[in-house]
Amino acid sequence: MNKIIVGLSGGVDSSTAAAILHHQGYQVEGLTLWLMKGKGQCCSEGMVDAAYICEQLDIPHHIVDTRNLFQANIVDYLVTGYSAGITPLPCSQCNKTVKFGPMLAYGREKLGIDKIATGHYARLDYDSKSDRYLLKRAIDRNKDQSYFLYDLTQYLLAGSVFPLGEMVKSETRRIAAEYGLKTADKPESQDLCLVESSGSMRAFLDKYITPHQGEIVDREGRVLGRHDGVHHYTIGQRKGLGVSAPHPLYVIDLDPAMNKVIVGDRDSATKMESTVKLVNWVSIAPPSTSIRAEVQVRYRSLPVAANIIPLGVNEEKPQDGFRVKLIFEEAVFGITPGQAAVWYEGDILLGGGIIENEK
Ligand SMILES: Nc1ncnc2c1ncn2[C@@H]1O[C@H](COP(=O)(O)OP(=O)(O)OP(=O)(O)O)[C@@H](O)[C@H]1O
Repeated sequence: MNKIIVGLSGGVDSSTAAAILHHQGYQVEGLTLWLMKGKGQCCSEGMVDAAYICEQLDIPHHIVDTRNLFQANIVDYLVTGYSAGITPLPCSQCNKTVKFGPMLAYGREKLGIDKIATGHYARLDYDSKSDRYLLKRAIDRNKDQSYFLYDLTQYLLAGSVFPLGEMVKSETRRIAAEYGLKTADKPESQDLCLVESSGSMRAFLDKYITPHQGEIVDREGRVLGRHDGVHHYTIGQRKGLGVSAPHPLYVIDLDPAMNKVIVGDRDSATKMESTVKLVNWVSIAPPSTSIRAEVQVRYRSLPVAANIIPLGVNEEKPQDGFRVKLIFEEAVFGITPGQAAVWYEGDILLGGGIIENEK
């Protein structure tokens, strides 16, 4: 019988993924990563619900303590990034280095199982011509999580299954209720598990970074107000600036060295170009000439057509990996260093990387 591990967070999606595979005849084993202390789904609360689901399905449950790995790869990564005035994206980093990589390794080495399933909303195909796994958007565009999976390697995709990719969320809940799963009515988790654990991103960051008050200035250096710590702000932010002006003001730059938040009008928070580092080519091999695709610069932003010019690896800065230049066909608002730019052709995710800080 086919054996498979399901990554169980204690939420409705992964519970339903496990139940579907179990009822399809797979020999399912649940695996929960203990990610951090505190309140929320990555913490002990999630483990208890995950254990309950394994009891309901009568399947084994493994819990792996990955708190140190999560601290090093996610918490420290966030704190270093925010301290440097960028807005890192933790979820794609977490998927690659904390979840898929270690779960697959645990399955292969400890359990002799070489497939993992998760409750992510995304689809996967294998293209025999190119011998590549193609990552695709989920059918449910509102739940699509392919953006957060752009950094998975072909090796990791080869070992992954996404049973919910063809379903809309209401179907997931219906199936969960049909199977009588305890998590069927569990509320949606927040986009960021860290936020859930501390109450807010601000509260989470303040545990690690001492807030220093400073000036909010315009591009000409005129002082318009005061901020309560550069790490509380992100590029494109409008709300919470506490500055009154005749027209709306947005954060257009962060200068942690000078302890300044720089603001401007909406136009000055838009760009026609950007560079991206640490690119992972997913569904296609790295191109040698430019390609045209639809680029998303944030999880919820609308895709914008762009030319993607491969820059390759700079031998003087190999740590930046493969780089590309994006030339957008229209001005894009709120391009934020540290977030991912992910490009698609139709539903197919071609590749993605981290938006550079071009200062
Ligand atoms: N702590 C964990 N241990 C194992 N797998 C996890 C863990 N957290 C998340 N996952 C897996 O990653 C998937 C996506 O996680 P995400 O945090 O985005 O939750 P979600 O979309 O709200 O799903 P769920 O309803 O299952 O919590 C989950 O469905 C699950 O399969």
